[in-house]
Amino acid sequence: MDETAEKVSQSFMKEFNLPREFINHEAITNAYYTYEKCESMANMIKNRVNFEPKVAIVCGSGLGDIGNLLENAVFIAYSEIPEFPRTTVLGHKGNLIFGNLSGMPVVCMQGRFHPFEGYSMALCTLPIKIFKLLGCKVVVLTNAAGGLNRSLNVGDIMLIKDHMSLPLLSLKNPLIGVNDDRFGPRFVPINKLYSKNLRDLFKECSKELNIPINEGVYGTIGGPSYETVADSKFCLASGMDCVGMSTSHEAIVAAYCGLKVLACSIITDMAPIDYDDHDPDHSEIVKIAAAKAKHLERLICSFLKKLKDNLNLLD
Ligand SMILES: O=P(O)(O)O[C@@H]1C[C@H](O)[C@@H](CO)O1
Ligand code: HPA
Repeated sequence: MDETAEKVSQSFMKEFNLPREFINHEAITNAYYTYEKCESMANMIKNRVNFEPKVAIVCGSGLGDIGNLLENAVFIAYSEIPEFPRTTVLGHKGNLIFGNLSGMPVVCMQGRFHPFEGYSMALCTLPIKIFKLLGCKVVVLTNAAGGLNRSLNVGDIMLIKDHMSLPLLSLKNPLIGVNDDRFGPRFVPINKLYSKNLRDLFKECSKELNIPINEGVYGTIGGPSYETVADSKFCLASGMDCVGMSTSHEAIVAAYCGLKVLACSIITDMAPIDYDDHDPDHSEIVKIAAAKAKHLERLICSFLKKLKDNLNLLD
């Protein structure tokens, strides 16, 4: 168990006098990061930046340069925020960046947290709750993913219309635990998770900029190992178009908190469906994502500009 999770478990067990094995890891995290604690984290950030972001952008592996596009940027390192997790993965820097992008006030998460780093799903999604408390209305989630559907190619951008998360189907949901209605409701419908209005806006940007995009289903696996050939075949047959190790749980917590979600994958490699297929390699994945990020950046900038002119879509 990582150090943060250990601290969290101990405080929970002490308060409720329960043995560790009785408690779900998600429930422990949610009990520790109370609404009040999240509010005080958000207040600390507000005091530092004095800026109200409307959109939060989460940068996937190799996609952190999106954060460098912000005007009048103010950086806060994750290490400066008490009880905020730390990034441990190559291609994830560890800064919140506040500033304007295409005239829209945004906060950019330059580096995300993944369950395979040892963090609970609830801890991985803590930043989404903080974004809500900072005043955000929309989250834009980005990631690097392996293509399963052979009509996708390395370098393609895939707009996520739905997801399938293997960890979330088996009691690894970040919303497990005592619910605080101030964040959101106990039961959350997620059949319209990836906003159709926002996807339509993004598709308009794709047409106008002449940057082709695909639309499909993102699959989440736990990682950090990639897929076996049998895993890939199973995922493809189940309806996933690409596969990664993030995003789905962040989207669910965003919906729970009442935020609208837009999400995109960059296809950085093809997940192996044959024993002769190329091995996925994280440093190559980061390089390819960074090399292909320019198109995604242009699309996001154009999307934010349109969103600014269509604020009714946020209602
Ligand atoms: O943060 P994302 O989802 O972009 O990172 C992907 C998934 C794994 O963390 C890693 C695998 O190479 O990249
Ligand atoms: N599999 C899982 N996660 C990934 C991949 C992949 O092929 N590429 C980038 N993230």
